[in-house]
Amino acid sequence: MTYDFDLIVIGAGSGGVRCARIAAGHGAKVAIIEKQHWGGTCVNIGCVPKKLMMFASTFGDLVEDSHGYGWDTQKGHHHWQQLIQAKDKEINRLNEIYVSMLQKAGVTIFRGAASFKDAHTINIAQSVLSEDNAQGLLNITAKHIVIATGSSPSILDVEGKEHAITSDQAFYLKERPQRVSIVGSGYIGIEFAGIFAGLGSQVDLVYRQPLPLRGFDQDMRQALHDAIAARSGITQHTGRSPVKVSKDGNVYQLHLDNGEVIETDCVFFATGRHPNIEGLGLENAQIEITKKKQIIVNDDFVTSASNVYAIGDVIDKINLTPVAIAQGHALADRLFAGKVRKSAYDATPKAVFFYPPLASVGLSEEEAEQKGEVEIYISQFTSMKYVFTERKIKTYIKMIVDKASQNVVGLHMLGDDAPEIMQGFAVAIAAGLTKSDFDQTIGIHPSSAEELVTLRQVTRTSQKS
Ligand SMILES: Cc1cc2nc3c(=O)[nH]c(=O)nc-3n(C[C@H](O)[C@H](O)[C@H](O)COP(=O)(O)OP(=O)(O)OC[C@H]3O[C@@H](n4cnc5c(N)ncnc54)[C@H](O)[C@@H]3O)c2cc1C
Ligand SMILES: NC(=O)c1ccc[n+]([C@@H]2O[C@H](COP(=O)([O-])OP(=O)(O)OC[C@H]3O[C@@H](n4cnc5c(N)ncnc54)[C@H](O)[C@@H]3O)[C@@H](O)[C@H]2O)c1
Repeated sequence: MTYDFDLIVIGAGSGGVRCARIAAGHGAKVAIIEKQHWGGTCVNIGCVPKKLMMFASTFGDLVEDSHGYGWDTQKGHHHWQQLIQAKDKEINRLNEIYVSMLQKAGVTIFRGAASFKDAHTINIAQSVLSEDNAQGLLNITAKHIVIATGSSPSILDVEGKEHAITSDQAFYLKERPQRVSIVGSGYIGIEFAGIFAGLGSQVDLVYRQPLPLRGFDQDMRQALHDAIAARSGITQHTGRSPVKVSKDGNVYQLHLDNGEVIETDCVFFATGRHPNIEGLGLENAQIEITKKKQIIVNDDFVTSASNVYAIGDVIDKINLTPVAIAQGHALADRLFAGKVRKSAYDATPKAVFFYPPLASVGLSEEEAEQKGEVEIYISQFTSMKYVFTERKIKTYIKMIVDKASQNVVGLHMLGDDAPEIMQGFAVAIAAGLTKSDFDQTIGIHPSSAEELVTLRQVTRTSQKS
């Protein structure tokens, strides 16, 4: 059987682009199909614009911090439209880079929505074919097909839900709302609460749990809760869920399950995401999904159809860009170079870009104590930068050590530069280093990070009884 391509990749996001480029580099004939943005969620409506907006949100407080150091700077007014225009320009630049990167790698690109006709045939709906592909094909075939279609925001099914926005729209608001009610305290809820508050909005953060960031280490959740409480402009409504959204002119009301009504200029649902499988025609290729609509794959990302693979958010395992990239790379290496590329998924570092940011690698105390007795080291301090400033940002560091082996199994930090610091320490966790390896490491002084190699006193030991 001959096919048009060796590999078709559906979705030009983090995972799909890496898979296509690496496969083409190994000599495969590759096509990629994208229906919306080149670069996918991360580049267009995710990590990149979010981080740019997060940077924007920090300057006002830094201006005030500078007073303690002798500057007579004024905070002034933030121009939202200027920020959004600058952000859009950068995203457009990145979009073009993605297209040219794919073309330079020899990948054939198609614009349109892809769906399965059968396990080897993809239909491209309303495709606007690129210059390097003028044949006008609507059906293309391949030996191997990768689904890398990502995920979309989930909207709570409450009355008036049509009045709410999600992160997809938050990046394109014409004006910054003076008051924003954010529902959900996962990554997106926390990050956007920080962004809007930093730019001057009053934020109501509504979440079901007593503490934010479900799934993270309990002490770190408490530390983050306290950091949010200490940050001006954010009111936390814990243990609450919305039951209704209503609108009166330009003003919205968010109705909570305790009868409280929050009046606001914008209701923002940050309540999780779901895999993009709608319209893919998975049934035409006998591709199985779970009840939560995650595509089922084995450890090699093979679906229930043996020539079809799925990577990234659509399999809903660890929904982060570097993970999707690692999966795409490993798959391309395996299929077209016969190579095994390993990744330490258990030691995937995670960061939540609040101010101060939180970053973690390895196990939480609650996960680690299920496996055996653990020694916990905790250090809390106000870093030197805030000696002369009015706001006193606390740093919270936590190390979890398996008592028997002395392996450092979890490392967590809330504080300035935590993501940058934790990226380096992730190597140590992935390598399975012990507490004494950390102790032998010389610190950088003066820094907050040196604290991670100078933790001496066990704060407590713990084990699941
Ligand atoms: C607001 C926000 C902030 C984030 N911040 C971070 C962060 O700081 N760090 C981090 O690591 N991760 C972050 N993430 C998560 C990260 O963006 C995702 O994990 C990552 O983009 C997943 O990559 P992917 O390749 O699986 O899918 P995506 O990047 O979503 O790409 C999928 C692509 O497939 C296309 N597609 C879908 N269906 C079809 C079809 N039928 N035909 C053709 N094309 C199709 C889509 O248009 C999309 O371009 C963030 C996400 C959001 C929403
Ligand atoms: N910095 C980063 O790496 C980063 C940033 C943003 C997003 N992401 C990725 O994108 C994913 C999606 O982010 P997210 O913040 O939307 O999801 P999330 O899963 O992190 O958080 C969802 C929030 O919505 C709440 N929620 C869910 N259902 C609800 C309901 N019925 N009623 C009330 N509350 C409800 C949850 O309790 C939680 O607080 C993340 O899990 C992460 O993988 C990563």
